[in-house]
Amino acid sequence: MLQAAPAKVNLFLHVTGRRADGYHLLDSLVVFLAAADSLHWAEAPALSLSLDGPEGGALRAEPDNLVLRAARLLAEATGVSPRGFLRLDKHLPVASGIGGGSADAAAALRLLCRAWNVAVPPDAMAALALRLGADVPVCLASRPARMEGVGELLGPAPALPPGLGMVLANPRVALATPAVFRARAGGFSPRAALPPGWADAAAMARDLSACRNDLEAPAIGLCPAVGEVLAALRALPGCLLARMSGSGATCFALLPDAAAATAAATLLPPEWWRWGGGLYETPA
Ligand SMILES: C[C@](O)(CO)[C@H](O)COP(=O)(O)OP(=O)(O)OC[C@H]1O[C@@H](n2ccc(N)nc2=O)[C@H](O)[C@@H]1O
Ligand SMILES: Nc1ncnc2c1ncn2[C@@H]1O[C@H](COP(=O)(O)OP(=O)(O)OP(=O)(O)O)[C@@H](O)[C@H]1O
Repeated sequence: MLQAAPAKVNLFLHVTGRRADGYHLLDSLVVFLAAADSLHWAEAPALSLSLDGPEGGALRAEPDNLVLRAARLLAEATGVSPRGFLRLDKHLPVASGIGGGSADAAAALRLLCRAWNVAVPPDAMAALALRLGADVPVCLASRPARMEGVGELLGPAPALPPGLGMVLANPRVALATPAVFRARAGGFSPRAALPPGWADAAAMARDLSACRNDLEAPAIGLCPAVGEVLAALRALPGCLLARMSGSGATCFALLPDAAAATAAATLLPPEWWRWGGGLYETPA
């Protein structure tokens, strides 16, 4: 059994406030890309996880993996004993602002519901997801969404133009999300005004340029290479908009089509993690 765990990109990220517990209130437009980890499950009496893929090495030293935390939480919530051999094929860089860990945790929840033949009502599932991380609820459906609250309030995204292309680039510096939020200075941004949809990528880029990622400046302060990545993305042929995703350090460029994005990614420095393609096609 297999479940894809697609990367998320925050097309903009406004920090609109702060809760009493220190978590920040956000307004963000989130999309998912064909760039993905994949999680595999096979029958086995005990629960285990093996790590594979080009980015798996970074996680081997970690005492706990979000996939196993998700499995234990689901087992506890449904009263089953956790079982199965899980293999995580890791392609997304760790701690990079494209929610790889969150996508893996969401994929584990979905895959194990099938594998263990358990059903969790959507509201309870969303609450389980939020316990694993603020980005996990939006990753459960892996479809474009307007994300608010600390990440738990999900609404429809404006209708997106077909065939969008996206280039991702990461300078191979891990950025810890709490450190980036802590480094943020200044006040809060308003909720963005968005239209019901965009007819083409240029109109979408024009409206998105009026928004921002409020974590971009603090991330550049902690990791100046983010500034270099943004400059390189802006110089790509066909780039309509370049911005950092999440808490960084991965940045994206929006292009009118996926083929142009795939070609443009090859122009970036080979020592960076880079990817070009289209949006994730959510299965019906
Ligand atoms: C920045 C984003 O990537 C935007 O999509 C997410 O909000 C981060 O989501 P995540 O990585 O799943 O975050 P979590 O693992 O829940 O939180 C990590 C840390 O980030 C900070 N955090 C996270 C989410 C949020 N709305 N406010 C915060 O202040 C908190 O310090 C928290 O301890
Ligand atoms: N399967 C996993 N994949 C990635 N990170 C994991 C995983 N399991 C545990 N982690 C831990 O979670 C941390 C955050 O990982 P993740 O890749 O989701 O960060 P991120 O890309 O900054 O996410 P976000 O955009 O949601 O802030 C990592 O630093 C790592 O310590």
